[in-house]
Amino acid sequence: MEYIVETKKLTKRFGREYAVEDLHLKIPKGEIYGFLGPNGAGKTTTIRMLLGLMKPTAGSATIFKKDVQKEKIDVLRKVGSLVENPSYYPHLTANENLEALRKILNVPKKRISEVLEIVRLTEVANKRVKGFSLGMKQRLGIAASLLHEPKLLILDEPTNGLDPSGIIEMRHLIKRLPTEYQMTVLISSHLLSEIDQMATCVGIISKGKLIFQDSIEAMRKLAKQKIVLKVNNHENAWRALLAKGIKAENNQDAIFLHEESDDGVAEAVQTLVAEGYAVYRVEEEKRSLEDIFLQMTSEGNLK
Ligand SMILES: Nc1ncnc2c1ncn2[C@@H]1O[C@H](COP(=O)(O)OP(=O)(O)OP(=O)(O)O)[C@@H](O)[C@H]1O
Repeated sequence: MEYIVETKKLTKRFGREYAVEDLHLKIPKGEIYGFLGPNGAGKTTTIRMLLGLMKPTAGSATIFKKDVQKEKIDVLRKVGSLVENPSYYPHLTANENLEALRKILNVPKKRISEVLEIVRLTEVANKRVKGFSLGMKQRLGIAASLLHEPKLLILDEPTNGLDPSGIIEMRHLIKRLPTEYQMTVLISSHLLSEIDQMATCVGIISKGKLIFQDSIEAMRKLAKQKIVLKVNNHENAWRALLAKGIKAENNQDAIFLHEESDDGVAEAVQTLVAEGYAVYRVEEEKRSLEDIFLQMTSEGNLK
């Protein structure tokens, strides 16, 4: 697997407080990496270190196999970012704003129409930015960050403050970047639903520590169902199951089966009935992704 971004023990301390601690991020090529965590978890601090805007207290970050601290200019040449609300000349048009930047970056003129097309702002290219919605301004910010054809785009909470239609447009735009433009995207958010709809990989940060990092499918698998048995005398009933080699957990007022197949559940119920226990209920309990996220971020680990 080729990693576009890799950090090793990346740490940032403010005074005695660790904002980011021992972070090992791995962002594979061509993925949309959702960097998820509650407010104050350390997302912006991490992103600022990745962009060379802040020096780590310890550890290192490499992007395109280059150390961000040591080869900052080289690294940033291939990275686009939207970290704070982008700034514009409101009385100028989208085109004119991009033209001002294009001259600084020294990229060909035709790139302006290309980036406007990518973010779907071609039709309003000659309108003044002061009349734009927040969503349009954000997309113009992305257009500006794409001018120099970066292969990695880093977005810090790009949907903050957008209305639902702005969020949907942003999501469509981001999802197209890897497939149509061979880019890798890092996007931070405190909203699980947003990451769930957009990302292909997830890193969850809580209190400065990375507590989960895997594919979105792996995260969804955690939300798998559980079979709950309600029986009389459940302590003894649980022991009866264990004695027959059926794996189960004894909870406060129920038994949780580890086996979820139809045959496995039938075997457990048959065993209990044969041993004289009354089976009151057999239920399926599904933990939502939201439950899992809350549990992970409140306890700092995964149960
Ligand atoms: N310049 C700074 N000086 C002191 N403490 C800071 C500084 N920047 C960030 N922090 C602290 O570091 C922690 C992580 O902040 P950070 O902004 O990285 O979190 P975040 O996950 O991006 O949150 P948010 O979604 O609210 O932006 C917070 O406790 C914050 O108060």
